Amino acid sequence: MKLSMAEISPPGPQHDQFTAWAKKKGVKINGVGPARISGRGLGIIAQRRIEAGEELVNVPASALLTVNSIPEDFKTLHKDITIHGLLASFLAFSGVQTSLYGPWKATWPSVQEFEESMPILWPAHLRKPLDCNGEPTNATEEKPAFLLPPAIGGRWRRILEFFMPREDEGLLAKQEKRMKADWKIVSKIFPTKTLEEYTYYWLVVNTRSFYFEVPGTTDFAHEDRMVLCPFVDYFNHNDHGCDVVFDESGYTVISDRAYAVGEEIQTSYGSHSNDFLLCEYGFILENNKFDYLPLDDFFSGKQVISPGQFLTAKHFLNLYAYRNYTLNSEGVCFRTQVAIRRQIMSTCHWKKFMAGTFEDDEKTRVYTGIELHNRILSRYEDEADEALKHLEKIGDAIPAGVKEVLTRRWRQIRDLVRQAMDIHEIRRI
Ligand SMILES: C[S@@+](CC[C@H](N)C(=O)[O-])C[C@H]1O[C@@H](n2cnc3c(N)ncnc32)[C@H](O)[C@@H]1O
Repeated sequence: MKLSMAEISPPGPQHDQFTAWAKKKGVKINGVGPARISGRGLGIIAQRRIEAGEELVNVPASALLTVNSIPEDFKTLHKDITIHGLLASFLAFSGVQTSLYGPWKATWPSVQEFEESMPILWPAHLRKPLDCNGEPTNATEEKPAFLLPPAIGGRWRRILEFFMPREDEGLLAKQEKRMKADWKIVSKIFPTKTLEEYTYYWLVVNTRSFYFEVPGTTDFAHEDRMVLCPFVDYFNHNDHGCDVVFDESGYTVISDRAYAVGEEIQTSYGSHSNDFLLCEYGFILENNKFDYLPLDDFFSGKQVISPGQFLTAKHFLNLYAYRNYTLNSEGVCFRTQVAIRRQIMSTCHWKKFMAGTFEDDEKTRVYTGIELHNRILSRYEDEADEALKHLEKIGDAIPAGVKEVLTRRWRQIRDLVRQAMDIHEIRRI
């Protein structure tokens, strides 16, 4: 990504010290270096012209912080904990052992940076229905809005009465549950320590770790096979970017294309939606080819399409058929189209539609549009409109940075919904 001079500044002396420390540990750095990049904290820029296919950074296994780097006596204190929870505990509370990582720790974000960017640390009242002054109020009234997007907060405003609220299934609740489970174990081992101290390191691991599958991690859940990787953790995310490869010998970042001097070089943390990025990493992308909105809440309660109905078609021969309805820049997914048509087509035509052997006739097209609009899209649009209206009026009841990112996200949500209306030709119904 091309950056202007105004967007880049030198990283600061602690980053020079860390780079020297990393090199001593065997990290090989080739033509790239850290820089402060406006709006993205630190990032990696090209210090010379980079060609496609170059090895930019190589971190030997000996320099990684893995579950295997943690001393056995410390590890055995933490029975049944996740790798995530153990790494965080080690960094937070193992005392002298972590001084080994001092130069690296000095490069990580401040508590304040996490407070501004990570929804888990945002003011608690943001999770409640808010009136236009930003004060908690009654969700069943017409005016309140939820300012956290539904995928994150798990709450809806107007459709609350039609659909089961699934707060515990929002990304934020799931993240909190993971953290609390780890803290439950750690707080018994270190009873004088506070959750605040632990949370900082838990978030460091959450936002800076990589997937690592080697002996020692494979006993843990797939999503918990985490490793901290010095210097590679400077790379910011994009929906495309350099290849990051690992094997038992370590981690390597390889350029995906040529880069000019001063250009930011990014990797991809995965095919994540912007709601996921906001909740787990504290930022959203302007353009994200993987962005989507979950629509599952529209298919709970009274509108259930039973798994049995789906099991009649080959495409849906798995238990997950019941969930995972989505909307993205191409409109609502095929699963949603099938579910909506269940309400308006004969069983015979509906099965043919699922099998791809029935094209909508004019009547089906019109009724599908009406159903999509009334049941899903207009409600989603309305939710976004109300949230945006509240954000405009809310003044300083929430921090400026929080307001800014939530406004950007709700606008993206509204745009995605309106785009879906256009794609499905139902804007003017
Ligand atoms: C692995 S670290 C990358 C280095 C980090 N920017 C830093 O200052 O140390 C991941 C964090 O970087 C930030 N980040 C990564 N990609 C970003 C992007 N495209 N835009 C804004 N922030 C980004 C987020 O705060 C995220 O939690």
